[in-house]
Amino acid sequence: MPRVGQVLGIEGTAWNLSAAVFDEDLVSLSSSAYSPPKGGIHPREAAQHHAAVLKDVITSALADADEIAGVAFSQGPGLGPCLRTVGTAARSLALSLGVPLIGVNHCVAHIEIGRFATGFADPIVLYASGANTQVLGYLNGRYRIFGETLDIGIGNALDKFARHHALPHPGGPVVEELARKGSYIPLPYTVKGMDLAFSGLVSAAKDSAAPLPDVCYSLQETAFAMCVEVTERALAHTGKDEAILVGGVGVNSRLQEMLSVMCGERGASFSVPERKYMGDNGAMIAYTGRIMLESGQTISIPQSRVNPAYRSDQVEVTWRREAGSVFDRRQSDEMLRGAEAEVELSGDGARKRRLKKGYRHPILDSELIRERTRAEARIIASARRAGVPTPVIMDVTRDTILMEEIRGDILKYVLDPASAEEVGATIGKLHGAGIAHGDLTTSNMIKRGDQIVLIDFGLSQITSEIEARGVDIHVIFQTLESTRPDADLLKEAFVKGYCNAFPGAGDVLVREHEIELRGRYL
Ligand SMILES: C[C@@H](O)[C@H](NC(=O)OP(=O)(O)OC[C@H]1O[C@@H](n2cnc3c(N)ncnc32)[C@H](O)[C@@H]1O)C(=O)O
Ligand SMILES: [Fe+2]
Repeated sequence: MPRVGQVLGIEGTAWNLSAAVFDEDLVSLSSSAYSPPKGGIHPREAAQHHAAVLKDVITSALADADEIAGVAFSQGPGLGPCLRTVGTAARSLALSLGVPLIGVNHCVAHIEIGRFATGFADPIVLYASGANTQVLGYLNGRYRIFGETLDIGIGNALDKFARHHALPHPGGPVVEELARKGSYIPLPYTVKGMDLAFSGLVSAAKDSAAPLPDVCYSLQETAFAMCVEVTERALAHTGKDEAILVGGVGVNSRLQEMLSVMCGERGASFSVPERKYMGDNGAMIAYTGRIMLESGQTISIPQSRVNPAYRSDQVEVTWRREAGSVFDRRQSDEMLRGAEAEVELSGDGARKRRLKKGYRHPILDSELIRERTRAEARIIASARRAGVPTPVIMDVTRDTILMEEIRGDILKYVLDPASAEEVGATIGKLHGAGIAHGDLTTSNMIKRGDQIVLIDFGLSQITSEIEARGVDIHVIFQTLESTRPDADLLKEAFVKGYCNAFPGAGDVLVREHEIELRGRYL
């Protein structure tokens, strides 16, 4: 491949106006941070700051450069006024230098500089920043989002909490400092399947009457444990064995420690980029711009409009050609050790035990294990009462459910249209009873005679949300599509059974289609 030469990258999505030049390695990096006089970041004031320092920052980045072969800029996501200021500068620079323009997705740039700086080729990425919190992994030309925040980014959560206590912005580093002298108090922990939510946690932390260091400590313990849990699920789900941490919150040493313990416990490798590459910086834009330029990913002026809502999974990753490793759990029987629990088949039944996690505070760990074991046993029992075949629960202790061992064939080996229709009817009954399974693959179903028995309710929830049901259907469709040439026939049979058993089926199928278009679940 011909050498593309040096690329100038400009970042300015929010708090930092930063420019860098990248060749095979970093040539120069120059930044000017905007710090709000009081309160949080004000988009227009931040944009004015960026406009005021642009010339100096870029001049200083270009001082050590040779000939520039392309100009890259953060095209989104970010604050509208900030993005527009940087976009205008990048366009005029590219035109005056007579070189191509490269529109970089800011989130993808966090990931790419992370891969560059750690040398990890195909990691699961925890991207924890002000506005975003996502767990991603590469598959077939895109960074797939396995889980993400459903409300605010973790950095904004910390910043809001700090602002409530009149602490300076950004709040993340201040909370980290105060947390060093704190001890644990319980706060709400919210993981929904693979997704996270922080606003309930922040409200409870704000309202807490406990000493400030204790609240800071516990806010971190809770929020970070949520992120690490989803990261571990993504590792277990994909079979990838490397993880990295990127984004501004990633400099937090407690978060780094927790991820490192989690990876250690499951035999995965963990690495964090140097600090200068973690928070928003021009180097990540210059580096990503350069590999995009290498693969011919440039844009014309009309295509260069900024996009404040640009998602990481919208980007076609043309610079990575490989398929990306995803361990096909459907082809393997080794999944008995999942992210959360271990299942042992002893003569007297199946014993599912939730494992202690060294990364979480012992009180939180023990509370989650107890609560989830209880909830799972309860959901299995209520599914059974609704006429859904599930294992009989024989005993429940603090961390273990002893249940009937289902003897039959794992559905993936014996699936035909008749059993697909029966699966539809079974899931229809489950959804009708207000339960979403959360992990509906054909490995989690056993065919016993004419019955389909559902197992592994570890991610299930009692819910009347259409979304959770739609995800269930989507997961089963995806399983069929990726493993069966006769997927269409099987889906049709499934839908027939599902519609016969569940009056709300129509709405759920419409939602499933929307979810498919979003392309975010495997
Ligand atoms: C779209 C873009 O503008 C945005 N960028 C962004 O949020 O800036 P970033 O530099 O990646 O992260 C800033 C966040 O990082 C937090 N932060 C910085 N140092 C921290 C620390 N030691 N502990 C916890 N959080 C920290 C700050 O409080 C702030 O919320 C994003 O990537 O979402
Ligand atoms: Fe960022």
